[in-house]
Amino acid sequence: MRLDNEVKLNFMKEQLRKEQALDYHAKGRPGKIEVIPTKDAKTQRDLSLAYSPGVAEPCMEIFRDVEDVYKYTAKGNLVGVISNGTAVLGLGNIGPDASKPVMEGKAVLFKIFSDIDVFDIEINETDPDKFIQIVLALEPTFGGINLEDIKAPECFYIEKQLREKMKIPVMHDDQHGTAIISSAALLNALELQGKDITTAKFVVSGAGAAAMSCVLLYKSLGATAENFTLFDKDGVLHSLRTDLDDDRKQFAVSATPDMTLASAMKNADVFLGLSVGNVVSPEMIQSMAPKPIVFAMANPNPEISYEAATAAREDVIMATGRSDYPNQVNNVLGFPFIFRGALDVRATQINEQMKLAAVKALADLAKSAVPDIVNLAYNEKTISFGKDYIIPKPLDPRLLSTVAPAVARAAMESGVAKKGIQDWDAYKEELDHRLGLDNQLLRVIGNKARLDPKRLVFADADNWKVLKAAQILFDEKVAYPILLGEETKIKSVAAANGIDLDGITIIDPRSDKQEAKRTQYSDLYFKKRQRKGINEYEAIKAMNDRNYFGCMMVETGDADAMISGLTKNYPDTIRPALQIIGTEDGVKKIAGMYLLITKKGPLFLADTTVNFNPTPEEIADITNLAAREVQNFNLTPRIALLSYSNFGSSDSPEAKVMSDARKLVKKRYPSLIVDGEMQASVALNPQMLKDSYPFSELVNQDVNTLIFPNLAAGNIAYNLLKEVGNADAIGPILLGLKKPVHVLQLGSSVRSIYNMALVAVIDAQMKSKTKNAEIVGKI
Ligand SMILES: NC(=O)C1=CN([C@@H]2O[C@H](COP(=O)(O)OP(=O)(O)OC[C@H]3O[C@@H](n4cnc5c(N)ncnc54)[C@H](OP(=O)(O)O)[C@@H]3O)[C@@H](O)[C@H]2O)C=CC1
Ligand SMILES: CC(=O)C(=O)O
Ligand SMILES: [Mg+2]
Repeated sequence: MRLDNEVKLNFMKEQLRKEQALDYHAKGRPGKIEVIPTKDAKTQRDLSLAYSPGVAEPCMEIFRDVEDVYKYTAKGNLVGVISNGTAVLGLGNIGPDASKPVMEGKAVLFKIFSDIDVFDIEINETDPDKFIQIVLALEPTFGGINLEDIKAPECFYIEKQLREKMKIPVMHDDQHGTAIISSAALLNALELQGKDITTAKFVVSGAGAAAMSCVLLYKSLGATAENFTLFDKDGVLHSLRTDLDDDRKQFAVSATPDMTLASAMKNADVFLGLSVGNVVSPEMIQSMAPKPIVFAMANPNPEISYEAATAAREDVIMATGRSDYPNQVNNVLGFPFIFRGALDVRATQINEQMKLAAVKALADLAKSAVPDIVNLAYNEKTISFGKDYIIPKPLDPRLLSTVAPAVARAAMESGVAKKGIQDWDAYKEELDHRLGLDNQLLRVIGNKARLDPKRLVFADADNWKVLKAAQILFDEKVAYPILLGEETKIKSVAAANGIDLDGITIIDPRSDKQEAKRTQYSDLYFKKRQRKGINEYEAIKAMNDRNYFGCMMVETGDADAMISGLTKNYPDTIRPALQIIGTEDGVKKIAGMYLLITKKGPLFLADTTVNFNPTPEEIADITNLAAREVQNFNLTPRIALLSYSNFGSSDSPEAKVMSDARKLVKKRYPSLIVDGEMQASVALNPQMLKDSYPFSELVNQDVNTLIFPNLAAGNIAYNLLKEVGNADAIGPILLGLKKPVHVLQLGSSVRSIYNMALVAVIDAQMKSKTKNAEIVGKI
């Protein structure tokens, strides 16, 4: 019976994940990518420049000198991700149409990790020569070609032909990307285990695209062909087999025809899996030499699971291709950065020197101190070089500014670069800039929350969007949601929307079960408000209201933060928070702030929510509250006090409020980077600020915090940015309350509820010292 339930539960979770993956791809504009113009194309004049007649000029320049195609078109930053769908991940030959989500996914990774644009090209052709002809004809379009998920042995021939015939870099990622990453991981693992690559004994499951490229690169790093034993579907590769090409033959010399994987594994130093899931047993791992290295890299299921391998041996260094275990050896660590370096020096190919430079850069990076942003992104306190960290993490922002320059330099030194880089520091800076902070910030917020999940009360829990957000928060282990409302109603809303609430606490404040709590809370509420117009009866009645009950939970420590407001108006939701929780010591008035994730990076806007016409003193308070919250996101606040004038250009009372506020802020909080009054365009246009107001302390600082002179301006600005600028908005984040209570906008989406919850958890982390263990115990 119990087993049945477990099976059912796992099945439901599986279904959920499947639905989520399908929803993710289908919602809004179907798929994952779109084309965005990089030039203004608004006026008639713009159009006649972008297209006819203006476009004829660059056409003729390129006709005269073909290299000018890099000057006048997107070619130099455009990679073709090309597949025929014959070996898609570990899914096999599912064809070009079904491979498109993977190729679009690769395009997304290129863009977010290295700012390279991609056209994904799925070709309905399995004949290698015809496939080659099609790709060759695409050369004018692309700056580079990333071949993907094409099956062996055709992939070897296809790549070789294309590399020889094309004058742009071509790389079959499943071969060389995998070889580069696993080589870096291997060198570090050998070092940690005290083994020598020249004498190490290797056993390899798989002799396809990825495996063959790996073993060839290991050989060029010093490994000996005789020390390898390889297996494919037909068993061990031995010298009597007649189906082997030259590359495979050189690794077949030492094996006998009857050798099994189990017998080969005895006393082996390294196991490399690039075949299929679950072909290795714990006994095989136990039979390996002391301090073995196991890279089980088949996707999505490795040759042996991380748990099974590490349970079999304590002295093993274990890696998989998956992101949910330590040591993810996956080609995502390579292709974005290798192509970035190759494109930036206009390399004509990706040669051995460039690959080896990437291996060295990756291996070295794993040994250098890990910045906090990486610890946060992976929900770890301190990541450092060792058996669980042999290779950098994909979200490490240093990958781009480390691997790409190494590859570019190797291209120049090996004579395949058509363009040089002279100023390497400037190049690294440009690379850092390409990354931007926007996506990273959301990842940081998510992972910071995950470090120490908090109990989060949702007051409007009979709403499907709230329930969906709660379920995701719980699944992703970023919060322990507590749902307030009538249990049967919440459960029926959940069931009607396919939401799994298993493990999530539901509390009905009006139920008999909560009578003792209601009494405790109403006594406390009465004590707090008896001289402020609340009688005992009203205090008892208030606890039937979910907002009052929820605030009391936070106030008494029964919860860490509350989120409310989806269906209520603003004052109704803020009132209980102010009456029960109150403001922080020294804070006279609360304020509201929005975080907008814009194309230029994150922007914090305050006050958007509470104070209609603040005085200079109040603006100074709002500035201080906003600055503290920005620091909570691990960012340095760089603050502009906004108005319609610049540094005294108007002496109107409104402008003066902001310049007076600046004087107060500088006096009270001298270390804050803040200036004003200034117009928004000056604050957000660094060149304009530098040219016209070189004295400002915001020159050469990327402004990330905007303080508004009044509520109307702040509220209108954030709504415009959200609606017209397509910025993701998180908020309003209430500033100045003693404990975290946040209020949702009417009609908030699941995504904005989720984001708001992350902010609430981070707020609670800062404001409470409660330990996780106590939290779980209390629920
Ligand atoms: N972590 C990473 O970064 C990467 C992981 N991979 C994963 O590696 C695997 C192989 O990919 P790829 O090389 O592109 O595919 P290929 O189709 O080119 O190669 C697969 C190889 O595995 C062999 N094989 C299949 N079943 C078995 C078995 N039961 N025992 C031993 N060998 C077997 C095949 O044998 P035969 O030659 O006889 O058909 C073939 O040699 C996939 O799971 C893929 O997801 C791939 C690239 C990168
Ligand atoms: C990671 C990858 O490219 C693959 O599994 O095919
Ligand atoms: Mg692949």
